[in-house]
Amino acid sequence: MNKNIGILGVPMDLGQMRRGVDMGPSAMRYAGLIERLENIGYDVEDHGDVEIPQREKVASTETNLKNLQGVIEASTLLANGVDKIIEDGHFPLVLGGDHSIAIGTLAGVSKHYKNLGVIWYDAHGDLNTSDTSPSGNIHGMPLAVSLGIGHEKLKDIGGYGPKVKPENIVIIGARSLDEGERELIREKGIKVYTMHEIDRMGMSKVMEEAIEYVSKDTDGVHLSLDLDGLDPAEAPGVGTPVLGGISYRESHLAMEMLEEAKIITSAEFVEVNPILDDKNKTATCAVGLVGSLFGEKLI
Ligand SMILES: NC(=[NH2+])NCCC[C@H](N)C(=O)O
Ligand SMILES: [Mn+2]
Ligand SMILES: [Mn+2]
Repeated sequence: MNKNIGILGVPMDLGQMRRGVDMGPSAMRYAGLIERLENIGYDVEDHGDVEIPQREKVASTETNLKNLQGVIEASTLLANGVDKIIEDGHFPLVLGGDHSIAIGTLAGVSKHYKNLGVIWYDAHGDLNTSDTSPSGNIHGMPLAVSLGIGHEKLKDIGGYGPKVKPENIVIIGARSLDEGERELIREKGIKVYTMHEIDRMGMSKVMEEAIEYVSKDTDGVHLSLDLDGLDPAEAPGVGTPVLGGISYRESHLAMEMLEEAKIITSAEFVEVNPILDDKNKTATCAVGLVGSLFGEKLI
């Protein structure tokens, strides 16, 4: 793995309606993220936080996409920030913030890869469009947007699109999909390991297959890890929890296998909401997973 890490916080909460997820980056820093990476031997540069427009100032009823203008502005800044970190030759590690930030992260990352792979570790597909979304919340749309499906202005962030191809995506941990998302998965043939496959095959086999799938013919792999992919008993501080999730242990194994495979070239950890959390448990869990992803070993 790249020995230099550039951290970028994204205190974004405009992609959904619950307050508090904007404090996710602070909570992960407070849980010891930087020290942890330095102890493993990385050179870490914290670039601070991307500026997010104030919710009250970007409220609009122009479309059914909530806070659209604010998400566009923040995603554009984020894309530029990520782009610069990669240009400097560093590994971009992005801290959320709600999952709508993946629109900006992928806009910054994908510019540097002809054929980017994406691992979407999540209870949800985040494959809605303004037509299929039950909520109008943009955090339920970033994967569709990155495929070039969705609002014109979101798709074009960074000045190009689509950012990823359907055959380069693997979703892990899915257990809550809307009807439109199911259709899109079928239509595009997107690879999904639901909780059923994780139970049946075990995480080890799932990751073995997922790694092989996503690294075939790709020139980089982005990990987008939504903490709600984990079980709410272990990661309670998320805005849209879904019962029956991936365990903390299984998630560690998944991160360790990604580290061993040496395929990950960028990552983001999203949806940590300290207001909904129990003594910073979810941020601590996220930081533990970052440790494993970057090769932390017991002995
Ligand atoms: N990133 C997330 N937590 N997404 C949750 C999305 C929930 C639901 N599918 C929606 O579109 O509103
Ligand atoms: Mn989710
Ligand atoms: Mn998500």
